[in-house]
Amino acid sequence: MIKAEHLYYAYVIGKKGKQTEVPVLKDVNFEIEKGEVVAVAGKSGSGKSTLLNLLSGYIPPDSGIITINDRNVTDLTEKEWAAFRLEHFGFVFQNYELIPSLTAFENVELPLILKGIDMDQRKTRVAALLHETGLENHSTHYPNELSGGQQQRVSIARALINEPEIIFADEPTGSLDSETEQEILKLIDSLNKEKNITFVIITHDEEVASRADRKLTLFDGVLKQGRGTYSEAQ
Ligand SMILES: Nc1ncnc2c1ncn2[C@@H]1O[C@H](COP(=O)(O)OP(=O)(O)OP(=O)(O)O)[C@@H](O)[C@H]1O
Repeated sequence: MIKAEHLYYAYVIGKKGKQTEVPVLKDVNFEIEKGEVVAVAGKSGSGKSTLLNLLSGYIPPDSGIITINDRNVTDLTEKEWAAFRLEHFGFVFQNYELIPSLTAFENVELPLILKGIDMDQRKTRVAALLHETGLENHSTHYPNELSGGQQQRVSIARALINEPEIIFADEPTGSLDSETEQEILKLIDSLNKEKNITFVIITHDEEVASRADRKLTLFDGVLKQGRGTYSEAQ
């Protein structure tokens, strides 16, 4: 479902004429099957977010190939990537990234408006997802009127609204207490089991990584499978 072959990416830093390349991903290779939950671990600065940005088309690799659903997506244009993301991906972030001036309902509805779905369908689908994520009584609340766990549920409902095959989650429980973390992990678990959604989760958290089917650890620009203790992966 997601395949990365020999991914290389370097940031170019410094002023013009004095620029240097800082390689972050040197030779990253992996394959993720449909329906897997994969944790991506690695020390701070090891390139986890960079990898996520490559996989989701926000930055092109300097070299290497990314294949998603048997399609080589490495050279998609920005416009093609935008359509591809809307069709196949959902995103969940540590800080929820909700729009503060929109209610929970409106935040979840927004991707459907972008896709041109008519109002009746939008209302039905958003209501169903808010129910599924346990938010039916909070649909008119604004983000600042919701707890962290509730905001993360809204962001998960928003990620689900276009029925994506893959959800990329960047530290999805990083801002939550341990009890709320458990609730969110249970929700991810049930979405994976019931809808067969593939999850790629960046995490520093051992609990999150241990509940994944597999853990990939970024170390020195390459990805090691099942290697390294949790402390190495911090
Ligand atoms: N825009 C940028 N320009 C230059 N260097 C960058 C840029 N973004 C990230 N880096 C560098 O690339 C490396 C990898 O960064 P990245 O954010 O991918 O790591 P990470 O594993 O996600 O870290 P963290 O766990 O702290 O979020 C770091 O050394 C960082 O300083």
